[in-house]
Amino acid sequence: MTTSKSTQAIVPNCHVIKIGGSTLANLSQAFIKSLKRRVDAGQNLIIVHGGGPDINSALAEQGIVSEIVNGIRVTTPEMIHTIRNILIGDVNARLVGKMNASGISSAGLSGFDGVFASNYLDHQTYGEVGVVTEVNAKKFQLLLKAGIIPVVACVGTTIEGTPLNINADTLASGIAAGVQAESLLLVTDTPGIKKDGETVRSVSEQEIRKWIANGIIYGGMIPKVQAALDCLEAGVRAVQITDDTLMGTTVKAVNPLLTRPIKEVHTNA
Ligand SMILES: Nc1ncnc2c1ncn2[C@@H]1O[C@H](COP(=O)(O)OP(=O)(O)O)[C@@H](O)[C@H]1O
Ligand SMILES: CC(=O)N[C@@H](CCC(=O)OP(=O)(O)O)C(=O)O
Repeated sequence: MTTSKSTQAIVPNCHVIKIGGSTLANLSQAFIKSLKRRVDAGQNLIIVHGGGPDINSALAEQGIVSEIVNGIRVTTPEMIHTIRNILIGDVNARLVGKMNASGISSAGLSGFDGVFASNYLDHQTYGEVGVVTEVNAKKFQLLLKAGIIPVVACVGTTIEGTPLNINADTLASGIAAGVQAESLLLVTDTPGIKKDGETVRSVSEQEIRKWIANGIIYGGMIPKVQAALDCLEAGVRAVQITDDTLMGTTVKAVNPLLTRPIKEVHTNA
């Protein structure tokens, strides 16, 4: 469950787009252009990014082996500073640079900039891993009103200033819930959830639970589907899991006549 709450009013016409580390290195110009078109059309975009492959390389260079449990990296104190530096100093800087160079006025942020608050997810199981506890929707809104697209690295901080590694899907979901975004788009290296080699168009919560249990959904897809379900539960109306070639095909996952969302996650097929 997303435990985040918003301190301020919702951000209107807001769409949260999470770009996975799997996709960042080869992000197409067409995808960046599609972001620009959305901004030019008046959408308030909030970009959240991961960086799993960059973290893997940096840790490997130091001879550190990390364990992934349910798609979440168990993070030890010896890893956390490298992870923070890679995500904020390297991955975030590269993405923000690319966006600004493409005419999208953007600024890099993380939990250290006060756009969200976080705390330990489960210290005993995952170590220095965080979860969003509060979203500063007002701050996001101020940036967006000034024409600045927030690009958020998945690094949080405790109230004491200790850095926390947050799974980027989990962070995107927490932010989308906190600003009451109209949609959450999880961009990854697969066109959607696959079953028996085929990309499925939509899945229900029941199917997700079953497919996790029987191994059809595994690894990095687990935090994605959990993020999607949390978002729908929190009132975000459309969630899509897609690759970077299929922008603009988000399917609404809620019947607007209903007050409660239909728990259905749409993927591209
Ligand atoms: N049922 C599934 N359908 C598609 N991909 C899946 C599925 N189950 C697990 N995966 C894995 O999830 C990966 C995407 O997650 P991840 O590597 O963490 O991407 P990202 O860096 O974009 O967050 C896919 O490349 C695939 O290996
Ligand atoms: C706690 C946790 O799992 N953190 C992730 C943060 C990066 C991430 O989520 O990157 P992707 O979007 O590429 O998966 C990690 O350490 O890999």
